[in-house]
Amino acid sequence: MMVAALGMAQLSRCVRLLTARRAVAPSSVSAAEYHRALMLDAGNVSRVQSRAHSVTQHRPPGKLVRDGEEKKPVICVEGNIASGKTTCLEYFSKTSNIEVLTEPVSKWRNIRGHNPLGLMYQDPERWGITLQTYVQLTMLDRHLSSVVNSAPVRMMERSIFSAKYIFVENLFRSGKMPEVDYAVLSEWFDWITANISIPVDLIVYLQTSPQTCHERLKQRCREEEKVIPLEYLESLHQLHEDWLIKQTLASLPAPVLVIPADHDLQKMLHQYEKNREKILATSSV
Ligand SMILES: Nc1ncnc2c1ncn2[C@@H]1O[C@H](COP(=O)(O)OP(=O)(O)O)[C@@H](O)[C@H]1O
Ligand SMILES: O=c1ccn([C@H]2C[C@H](O)[C@@H](COP(=O)(O)O)O2)c(=O)[nH]1
Repeated sequence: MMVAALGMAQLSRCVRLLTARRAVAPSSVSAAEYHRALMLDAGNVSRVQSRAHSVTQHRPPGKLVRDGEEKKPVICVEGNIASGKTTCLEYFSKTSNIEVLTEPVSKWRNIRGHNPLGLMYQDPERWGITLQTYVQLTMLDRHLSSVVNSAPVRMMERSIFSAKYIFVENLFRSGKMPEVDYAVLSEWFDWITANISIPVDLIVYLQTSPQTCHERLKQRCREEEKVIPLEYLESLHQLHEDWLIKQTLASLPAPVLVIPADHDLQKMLHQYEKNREKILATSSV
C-alpha cells in the first residue's frame, strides 16, 4: 500500500513537470502498437552506431515531454549484475565531460526503512512486484530528471527498458511472478512508454559471461545478493542477449554498441578508450 501510494505521488510529480503536448493514439491502434510506431527503427542496428534519428527522438509527437529544456544525448549502459557498469560510468565521469546518472540502488535498499531489494531476493513470488514497481518509478524519475550540469552528454546506468525486459520478464518466465502482477506491471510500462517521451540515443552493452559476473558479484559482496546463484545470472544473461544481440525479445529504444567486458580492469580501460569516440560522438548530433 505504502509503496503504491508513494508511486502515485511521485509519478504525478513527474507528470506535472511535463507539458501536456499529448495527442490521443488512434482508437484502432493499441497502446503497444502506438508506442512501437513512435519508436524509431533501431531494430536492424547492432554493433553499429547510427545517430541520425536522435534529434527527432527527443521530440516525438504525441507524448508528454519535459518543457523548456534543451535535451542532451542520453547513453544507457546495460549489462548483467556486476558486469562492470558502475566502474565504466566512473571511468567516463573522471575522464570526460559527461553527466552521470547511476542506478538508484540505495533507494531500492531503503524506502522509508524497508528494503524491497532484500525482500525480493528472499521471497521473489511475494516481493517481486513490490521491488519492480519501485524500480520502474525510480528509473522513470531518473530518465526525466533535470539536467544537473552543462556536460554535453548524459550517461545512465541501465534504464526503465531493462527493468521491464530483463528483470520483470525473468521473474515472470521463471514462474516467480504471478501472471496478475506481470499484467499490472506491463500495463504500467505500456502506459508510461506510450505517453511519456523517454529519449535514449545509444545503448552500451557490457557483454560478459555469467561466470565473470558471479565472481565479481561475490567480490563486491552486497549483502542482499549473497543468495544469487549462477543460474540466476545465466537467465539474465540470456535475456540480455535476446534483447540486445538477437533482438528477438522487445523493440530497441536505440542502437546498440557491444563492448566485450570479461577482461581485467586494465584491459577494460583500454576497451573504453578504444570506444570513447563512438560513445561520445553521440553528443555531436
Ligand atoms: N574488469 C573488471 N575486472 C575485475 N573486477 C571488476 C572489473 N570491473 C568491475 N570489477 C569489480 O566487480 C564488481 C562489480 O562491478 P560494478 O562496476 O559494481 O558492476 P555493476 O555496476 O555492473 O553491478 C566491483 O567489485 C568492481 O570493483
Ligand atoms: O529492475 C531491476 C534492476 C536491478 N535489480 C537488482 C539487480 C542487482 O541486485 C541490483 C543492482 O544491479 P547492478 O547490476 O549491481 O547495478 O538491483 C533488480 O532486481 N531489478
